[in-house]
Amino acid sequence: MHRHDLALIGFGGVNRALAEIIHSRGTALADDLGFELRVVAITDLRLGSLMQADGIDLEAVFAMAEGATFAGMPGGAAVPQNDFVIRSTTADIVVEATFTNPVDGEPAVSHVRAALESGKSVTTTNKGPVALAGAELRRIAEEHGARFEHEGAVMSGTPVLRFASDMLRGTRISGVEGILNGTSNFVLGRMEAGATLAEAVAEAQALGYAEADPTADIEGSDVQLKVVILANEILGAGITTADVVRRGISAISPEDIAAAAAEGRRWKLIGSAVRTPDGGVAASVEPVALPLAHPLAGVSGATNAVSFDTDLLGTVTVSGPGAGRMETAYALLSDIIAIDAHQRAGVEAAR
Ligand SMILES: NC(=O)c1ccc[n+]([C@@H]2O[C@H](COP(=O)([O-])OP(=O)(O)OC[C@H]3O[C@@H](n4cnc5c(N)ncnc54)[C@H](O)[C@@H]3O)[C@@H](O)[C@H]2O)c1
Ligand SMILES: N[C@@H](CCO)C(=O)O
Repeated sequence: MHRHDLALIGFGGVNRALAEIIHSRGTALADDLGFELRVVAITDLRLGSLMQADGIDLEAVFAMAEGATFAGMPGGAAVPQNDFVIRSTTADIVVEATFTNPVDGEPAVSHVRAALESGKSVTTTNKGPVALAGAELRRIAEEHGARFEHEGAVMSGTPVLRFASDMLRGTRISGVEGILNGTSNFVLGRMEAGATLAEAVAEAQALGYAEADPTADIEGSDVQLKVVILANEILGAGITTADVVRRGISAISPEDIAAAAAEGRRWKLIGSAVRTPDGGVAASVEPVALPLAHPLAGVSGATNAVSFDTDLLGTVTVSGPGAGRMETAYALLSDIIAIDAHQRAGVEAAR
């Protein structure tokens, strides 16, 4: 059976969950997928770097004490030598899951670029590189015969990007609208139940939904990146974050929530991108008090939903987890499966 070796860049909630899936499912996962997975490198801001070409003992990594680093382990160092690891690792797939930087996407853009330039395929859940440098990175991937996969950049493990690109082929999509941030949706629900904004954000952080800086969730910049990704990849819009009008939920008070409830409405943070008659795309992120009968009004907790307006099918809605460590690790696994399928198709075609 063939194998893919992985380098994990960032070892927080999501990449740790991927390592747990690989470790706990072992041969059953390999039998299911038709290939084996092995982690040969890990780098993290807090842990340093670790490279073991014969496969890292994940149990030893999971057992590390709080505050410990990889220094002292064979192939380990106390500092995260990201660029060195990405370029010199024996891994064939680099898994980028460091913090999302909504301003310029760095250093993740550089991580992805370095991996692709050295002929390694990349899977990432990091929205920065996809929204802010997606076109460039796809071009580099193509030039180096590698793949750049990023299903988890929108709606975590719920397959919304591949759904639109693969399953809705042949129908014209004129607009995309939805609830695209798990944290803010969870927070609005908790505030409806009486929690303060700060309490609800702390709960979302503990559950692994929030960004390292949860301002991105609350003020809408996380959704802004996702709207750029949807607009560019599904509508072919070629827009940037500057083209997406943005308002978050921080100004919504308990009184606003009560007033909406009294009118049979519920606040939701809605991201949308819609084709305009002049051939452009209008995109926005803003809180909307939806009537309870609206299909998105019932989407609760960290669940997200996105509706595609199509000419042949009408409106098609996909709903599922929008955040969560394990849910997002599944997105990485689905990307690895896609990379493997693409490579196998290439081998078949070359025969
Ligand atoms: N958690 C979710 O529900 C979710 C869902 C979809 C997408 N994402 C995205 O996935 C990525 C990872 O999310 P997470 O929940 O694991 O975050 P996290 O904060 O738990 O982990 C990020 C890890 O990256 C490390 N890191 C940050 N900058 C680094 C650098 N320059 N070099 C090396 N390591 C670095 C941090 O030390 C941390 O351990 C983020 O970009 C996030 O936006 C997360
Ligand atoms: N912080 C994000 C993670 C998924 O991108 C959210 O809450 O939706």
